[in-house]
This record gives sequence, structure tokens and C-alpha cells, in this order.
Amino acid sequence: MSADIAGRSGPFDDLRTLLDDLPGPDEEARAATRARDLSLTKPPGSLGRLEGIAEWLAAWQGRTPPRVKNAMVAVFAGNHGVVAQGVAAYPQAVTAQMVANFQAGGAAINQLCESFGFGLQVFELALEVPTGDIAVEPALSPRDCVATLLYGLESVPTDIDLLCIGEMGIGNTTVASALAHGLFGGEARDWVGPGTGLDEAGVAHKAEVVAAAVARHGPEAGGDPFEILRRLGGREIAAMAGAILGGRLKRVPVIVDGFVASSAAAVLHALGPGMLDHCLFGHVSAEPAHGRLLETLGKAPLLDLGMRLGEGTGAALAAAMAKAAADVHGGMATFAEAGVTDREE
Ligand SMILES: Cc1cc2ncn([C@H]3O[C@H](COP(=O)(O)O)[C@@H](O)[C@H]3O)c2cc1C
Ligand SMILES: O=C(O)c1cccnc1
Repeated sequence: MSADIAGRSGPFDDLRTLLDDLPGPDEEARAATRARDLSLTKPPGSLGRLEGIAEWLAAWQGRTPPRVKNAMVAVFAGNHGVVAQGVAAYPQAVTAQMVANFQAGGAAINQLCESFGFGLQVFELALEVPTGDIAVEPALSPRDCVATLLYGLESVPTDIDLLCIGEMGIGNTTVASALAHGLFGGEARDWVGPGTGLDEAGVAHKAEVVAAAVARHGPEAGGDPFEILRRLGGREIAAMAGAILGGRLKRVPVIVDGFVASSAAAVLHALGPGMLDHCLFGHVSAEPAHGRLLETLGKAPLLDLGMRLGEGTGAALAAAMAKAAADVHGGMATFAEAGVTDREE
């Protein structure tokens, strides 16, 4: 294990070393895609954000033209000790019941994957062993946190061309709020919301729980994003952070889902600049803190559909747009091919 800046060695050192040497974008592929875009039978810029998405896909896939033929939605599921504080509208048993529903094909994310022809993989993370209640103890041991980050990293196949990051875990909007508050400060009440349907009093109580958790763990975490993840996060959050990193290492562009998935991405953002350059944020969730979190990350969401489900549903919808961007870019004729007169220089 390598030593950190302070000269100590710690559980996250190998991961930190990995972060020092991440692959960057393929600028040649990006430039070739831009050049081809300018030759296509349309006024430059007329496909708006689709043009930038085609370039982003090319840069992070390292290929031109970019391609979305084998997209995968990964749903990571975990359970949270903090539900003991009465912060979730539904009982904890719903996490495992929804995993069974994913496996039976009955959830919203199943229908979107079916509709768009995307693969769906559900990763169930020790649901019978909820993480520690962050109000009173760290969520994860150092060993569990590192192992779960690596599990997420390794869950990314090398033969996919786009990865959507989603989650299932009753209580995880509380954990996402605690992470955002722990990473970026501000007031707890600005990072919480109703989740699956708390009323006003429920949201106020959730803010108190989040404030208490961050007050307890913040000082001990000492500003280290990995330690904040370990103390205030959860298994599916750690696995999502690992999978986002796995996408970067395996040249698979990543689309992040809503508030909860974005809180996992936020851990990487806090670790250093450019860590999320290979990520597109699929939508802005109706969970009120998501807009604030995206602003903090400097990311503009693709869609705003008033959704607040999770499961990767917002990411899958955005992936359909990304597939459209790649198909349009790859399939259109150039001015020369179609015999259409281009504008004079
Ligand atoms: C039936 C059902 C299906 C879901 N699918 C995703 N979530 C979403 O809601 C949960 C987070 O909200 P909270 O923090 O308020 O518990 C997560 O499981 C998330 O994926 C669901 C929630 C329920 C009840
Ligand atoms: O935006 C999300 O990710 C979200 C919002 C509410 C419930 N579950 C997830």
C-alpha cells in the first residue's frame, strides 16, 4: 500500500493510486466526430445537445463514429440502518421485494430496458445485513467499504458501450442527503426532501437526523471523501461510486440517474477535478436537493421530467437519447453523399 500525503497508510490508498492515473478522453475521436457532424446534411448546431452527446460518446468510447448497441443499466441494491430513525415512508422489506420484482420483470426500469433494448443487471448487496445507522455509527467498516467499491468497479463489463447507474434501497435518500451535506456543507435542510413521500414534519425530522449524522462523523472524516462515504454512505452508494470509476477505467461512458446515484458520483467529484468528465447526468429528479447537487458538480442534466423514482429510470431515458444521438450521427448522409448543396464558406 502506498502512503498518503500525511505519510500514513490507509484502507483507501490503493484506490487513491488508481485515481492518480485515470484514462482521459480520446481527443482524436472527439475531433473526428465533430468534423463528420459538420459534413452531415443539416445546418451546424441544429441537432443541439445531441451533437455534443455524440462527441462525448466518441471521446469516452475511444471510437468514431460512436455507437450505442449494447447499453446496460446496473441497479445496485442495499439496505440502511438509518431507517430505524423513521426517515423513510416505506418499510425496509420493500428493498428485497423490489429486487424480486426486478428479477420478475415487473418494475418501471424493466419496462424501459425492454422498450429501448437495454440490458439490465441487478446487484444485490447483502440486503439481510443493513449498514450501520449513520445517526449513531459509521455505515460501513473500512474493509466493507473498500470491498464494495471494488465490487462496483468490477461489475462493469468491458463489452458494453454505455452504462446507466441506478439504485434501490429504502432510506437511501437520507443517506444521499447526508453525503451531500458531509461533502459540501451548507445546511442539512437544504439537502433533504420527501424521498418516496414524507410529509413536511417527516422532512423536518429527516433534516435533524442528517444534521446529527454529519455532526457526528464530519470531524472524524477529516474532509476525506472516501471516509465520508464509509461513514455516511451505504453499500449501493459505494458500489455505484466504484462502477462509475469502472466505466472510466474500461472506456465505457456513464449516465448517472437521480439524486441518490448523483450522491455516489459526488464522492468521486470531491476526490479531484475531472473525475466525472466521462459522466452524463440523465435527468434532474423532483427530489429538491438534486438540482443543488448537480449545480455543485457543475453538471447540466439532460432531462427534466418531474421523475423521482430511482432504479436508473432517468438514466435509461437519457440513454435512449444518447442512442438516438449515435444513430443519427452514424446514419445520416453527408452533403457530398446526398448531393445537397452546402452553405458557402
Ligand atoms: C415501491 C418502491 C419502488 C422504488 N423504486 C425505487 N425507489 C426509490 O425509493 C427509495 C428511496 O426513497 P426513501 O429514502 O424515501 O426510502 C430507493 O429505494 C429508491 O430507489 C422505490 C421506492 C419504493 C417504495
Ligand atoms: O432522485 C432519486 O434518485 C430518487 C428520488 C426519490 C426516491 N428515490 C430516488
